[in-house]
Amino acid sequence: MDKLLIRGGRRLSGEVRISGAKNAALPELCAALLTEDTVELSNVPHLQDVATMLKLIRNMGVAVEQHEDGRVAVNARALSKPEAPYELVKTMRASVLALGPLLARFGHATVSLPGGCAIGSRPVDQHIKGLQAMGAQIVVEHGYMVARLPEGRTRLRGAHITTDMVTVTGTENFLMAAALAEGETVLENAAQEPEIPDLAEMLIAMGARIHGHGTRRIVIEGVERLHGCKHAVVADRIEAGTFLCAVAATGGDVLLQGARADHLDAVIEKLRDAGARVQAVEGGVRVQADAPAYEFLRAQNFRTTEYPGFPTDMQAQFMALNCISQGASKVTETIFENRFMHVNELMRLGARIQIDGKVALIEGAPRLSGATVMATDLRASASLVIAGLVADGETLVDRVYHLDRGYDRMETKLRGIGADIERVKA
Ligand SMILES: CC(=O)N[C@H]1[C@@H](OP(=O)(O)OP(=O)(O)OC[C@H]2O[C@@H](n3ccc(=O)[nH]c3=O)[C@H](O)[C@@H]2O)O[C@H](CO)[C@@H](O)[C@@H]1O
Ligand SMILES: C=C(OP(=O)(O)O)C(=O)O
Repeated sequence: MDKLLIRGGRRLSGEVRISGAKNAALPELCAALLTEDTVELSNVPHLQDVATMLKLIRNMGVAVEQHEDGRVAVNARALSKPEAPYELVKTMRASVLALGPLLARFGHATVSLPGGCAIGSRPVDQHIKGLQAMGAQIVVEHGYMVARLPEGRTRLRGAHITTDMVTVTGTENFLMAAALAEGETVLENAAQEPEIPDLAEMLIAMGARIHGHGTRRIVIEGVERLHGCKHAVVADRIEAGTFLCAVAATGGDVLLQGARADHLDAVIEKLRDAGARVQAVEGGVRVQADAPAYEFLRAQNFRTTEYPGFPTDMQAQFMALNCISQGASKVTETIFENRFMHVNELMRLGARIQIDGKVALIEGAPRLSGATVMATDLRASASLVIAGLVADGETLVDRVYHLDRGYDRMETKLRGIGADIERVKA
């Protein structure tokens, strides 16, 4: 199992290119299943979840060509097995995104319930309810969602779907299913995360009729057939936010090429309130911090909520920053019930944190000291890397396969801006 060895205390400076978003690339690879034509995505990040998704769709009989420069061509004409087996999906929540497109195009699909995850129970009841409202018959048996259309029907039908909570992949599944359904679908309480309009734009380029994406109410007029398209995956706002926190933590001056400041308003506002300088500039976002966080940043209270609120996927990284900023802070996690797994590990580095239910109370420490720590999930890993970059001495982050699920060559990018970090092969 690979580990990351970090020697803390280096200032970060220079330029780093932000990759395409994991959480856009994954649904967009599934959207390519909706047509027999070739779909060409560009700016697809190199990361484990993308590799898993490509393996999954190849296993269905889909032709995939992946290029080193981030282009991926997908042709699902010969898709013969509309199935997502447990062995291939157990590490990846996004596998549930295969359900909507497969059902819409083939009228049946068998998709494993996604594997267990450290951040919460993550049920898929809303996905099932929404697709049932569109006419699908779905049973859950032996760990699989087995979905089919009733005898005599060849297409899903449009429906009015109001989810009990805002769900990102739920909204994406409904968008894709509704694109090929008969009649109009209205999604109320839809997610507004930037990955949703990015997927909708791709579907529109494939011939879908969609309005209101990026708002809480999306209307989709189903069409009989979708065609191929070319689409560039939107920049990863969470990768960008992670680098912003890393630079604010160590001090430095870094240009994040390709990053979208307009997708990071809530995070940038907190960083500015803390005392870092963050500006949207031509071609990206620039972050400047004159000294390491413990010398001048003020810790910030925040509460995770749906977009455009503070993203849960940035909670762990910003908490790491709070741990070495001045003063006390309160972090409230409202999206996932078990997303504080990084706390114990941050404490091994000297962070002072108390958990009370959904709330973490943090007392800023003037120094962290390097230690061996264990990554427990994707963003927890990133928070440990940020802490390691400022800690005294050596930090060894174990189980970095969690990090590799969702970050594109993170240690190479960090080394490029001056961090002392290397991958240690076990
Ligand atoms: C691949 C992907 O895009 N992953 C993102 C997506 O996950 P994902 O789409 O899985 O997260 P959701 O937005 O669906 O989850 C929001 C909340 O709703 C609950 N829920 C969701 C669906 C459902 O059927 N029933 C139910 O109870 C979840 O347990 C959670 O408490 O959005 C999350 C919230 O921004 C991010 O942390 C993930 O990075
Ligand atoms: C929780 C995350 O991803 P996933 O939904 O793929 O587990 C994440 O990206 O932080």
